[in-house]
Amino acid sequence: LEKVTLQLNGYHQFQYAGYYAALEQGYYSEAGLDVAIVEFKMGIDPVIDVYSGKAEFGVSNSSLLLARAANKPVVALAAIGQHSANVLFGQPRGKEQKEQKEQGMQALTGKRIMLDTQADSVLALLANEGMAGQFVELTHSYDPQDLIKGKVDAMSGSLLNELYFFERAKFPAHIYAPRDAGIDFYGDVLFTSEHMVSGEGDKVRAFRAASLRGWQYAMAHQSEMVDLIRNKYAQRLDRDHLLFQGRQMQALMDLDSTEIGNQTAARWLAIGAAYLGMGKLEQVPSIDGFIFDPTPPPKKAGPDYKLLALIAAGALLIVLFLLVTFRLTRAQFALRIEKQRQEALQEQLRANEERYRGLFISMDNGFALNEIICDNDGKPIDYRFIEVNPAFEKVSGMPREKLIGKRAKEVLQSGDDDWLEQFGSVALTGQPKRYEKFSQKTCRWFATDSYSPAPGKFAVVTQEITERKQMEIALTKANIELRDKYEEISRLQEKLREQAVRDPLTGLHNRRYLDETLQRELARAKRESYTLCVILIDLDFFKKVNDTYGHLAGDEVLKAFARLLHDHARAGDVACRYGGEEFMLMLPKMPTETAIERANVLREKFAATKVPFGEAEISTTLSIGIAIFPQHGGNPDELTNNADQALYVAKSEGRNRAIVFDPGRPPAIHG
Ligand SMILES: Nc1nc2c(ncn2[C@@H]2O[C@H](COP(=O)(O)OP(=O)(O)OP(=O)(O)O)[C@@H](O)[C@H]2O)c(=O)[nH]1
Repeated sequence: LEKVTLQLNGYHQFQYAGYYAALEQGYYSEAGLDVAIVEFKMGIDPVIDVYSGKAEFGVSNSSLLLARAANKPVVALAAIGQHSANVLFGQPRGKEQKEQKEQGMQALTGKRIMLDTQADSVLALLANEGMAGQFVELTHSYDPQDLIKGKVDAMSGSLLNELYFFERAKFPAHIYAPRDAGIDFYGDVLFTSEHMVSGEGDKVRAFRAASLRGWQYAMAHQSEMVDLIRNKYAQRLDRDHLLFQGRQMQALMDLDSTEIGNQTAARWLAIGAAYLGMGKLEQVPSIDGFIFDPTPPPKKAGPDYKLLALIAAGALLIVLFLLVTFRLTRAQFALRIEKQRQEALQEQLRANEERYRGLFISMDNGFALNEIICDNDGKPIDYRFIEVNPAFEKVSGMPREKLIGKRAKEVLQSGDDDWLEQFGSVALTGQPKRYEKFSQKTCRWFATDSYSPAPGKFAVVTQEITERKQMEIALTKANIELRDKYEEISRLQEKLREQAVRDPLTGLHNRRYLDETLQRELARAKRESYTLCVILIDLDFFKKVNDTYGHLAGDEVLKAFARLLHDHARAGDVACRYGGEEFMLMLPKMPTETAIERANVLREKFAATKVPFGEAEISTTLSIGIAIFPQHGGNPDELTNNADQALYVAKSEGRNRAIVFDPGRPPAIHG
């Protein structure tokens, strides 16, 4: 006999009678197994023990699906309890309350409830009834007296145990059964590990079959089982209680209508969906490989010559009969598997559909599915609403009933042909589009994403973006204002820069500009080896002009000379007012003779100029000093000083003349 362990998820009681019977009746040993039935102990988790290999088999409940969803390699062998024994017991209901049946669980709002966190079906019931967080949850004392004495208003408990105490105390507790609300969890589930199924499939099949046989026996001999439990296993519960458990198990196993151990994909998926509703699962898990298939795999044909001889000797008819039967069975089996697969798929589909429906209803964005309507030439002329969500009703300001099946032009009256053009292109080309638009009717901005789920159809997801748009518009305005300001500041700065280097009276460059430019030009002339001519010009007897005609007249003369200077300057020349009635002309790349020539042309033209001022016509002359780089100096100071010295010579020699610097030519002594 091979030793295997069955780990129970509770203390010895009638709940496990089938396994005791299988052992006692020798079904396990007939199957070649020496089974140790191990009672539950604090800290033990049968699921962990089984998938870790500590025990070969275990008893769990519907929460086995949660372990599976968490990728624990467990396989459900048989559902012994077709329904969970867990219910919520409440205070007995008076006559009046009984009549108000429809009030249901809402009666527990704000009440004190003791909950066992393992009682998943009860938790699912509370979640389903919208009671989560609506009551005061207390730690479970597991003492039925607490309900009887009214210390609490309700407590989760089992139809196998707590109910027995309530009945014995003649306490007609009100039962809130998850099953009544359509939440139908499996009770006890016999299970093993994937490792066992793939490696020792025959052992698993034999153990399962012997266990189910044991259950058959136990349910047919309940009183005998009670004695067996009390004699061999535990005496915690009295005979009466164990017999009560037997009767309750009979009901929970659906013995009249269900084969012992039967489990279906559809039921497991429904349990998965309930866990989803409670938030214990994020999606209904695939149950592929989770439900054990007890059908033995086809045996490998061994060379059983005796049997072969016998068959060979047998009638052809029997062979044919077997063949037909086999085919039929196989077809039936395939059909059953297919049906289960279909059921599972449908269940999954339904669960998904519910999820998406929930999303569709609760999403903040308006959603509408539509069908485009075209004229005979295939040009979009309107569209029809197929489906809309509540957010769309809000955005459009139209209730669903007024939209579904209706044409847009009929119900929206927006006269907005732009939309139609956009939607038509999406529906007919299949190219998704996004656009933002201002609705004149509602004075709001909307962003619309549209795509085509099928030819001729288009879905629209609309989002109000008025706030964002207003901010964008304000931002653009602020940006434009900022840019204008910046440009104005730049203009002013440029003006200031210009003013800083210009003489306000004559508009010529000032001395500051000249200092910078002379430095730069001189450096360039040195680098590129060309000459640079500096011509210093001073108006003769200007003080006299001022004294005779007044300062304003003097100003006019200065301006007239500046104009002349400006008009005679060529590209590359730099003319500036050097100070008072002194001017300077800088001529790069100019031979000395040409420079003298130009200075004299200027001098002669100015001498011939008559500046009108009131009745008078003022004329005066110029004295000019010339210095040339490199002959007369290598730096600005030297050059200007020498030009100044030449000017001084011009003044001293009688004015109205241009003199080139000559170190050997001192100014005349007379003045
Ligand atoms: N109207 C006017 N006069 C100015 C300005 N700047 C300087 N002056 C005058 O120019 C005159 C210069 O006189 P001086 O330096 O004695 O020279 P000058 O009378 O021209 O005699 P020479 O240079 O020796 O021929 C002074 O009377 C200054 O007041 C100005 O911007 N406008």
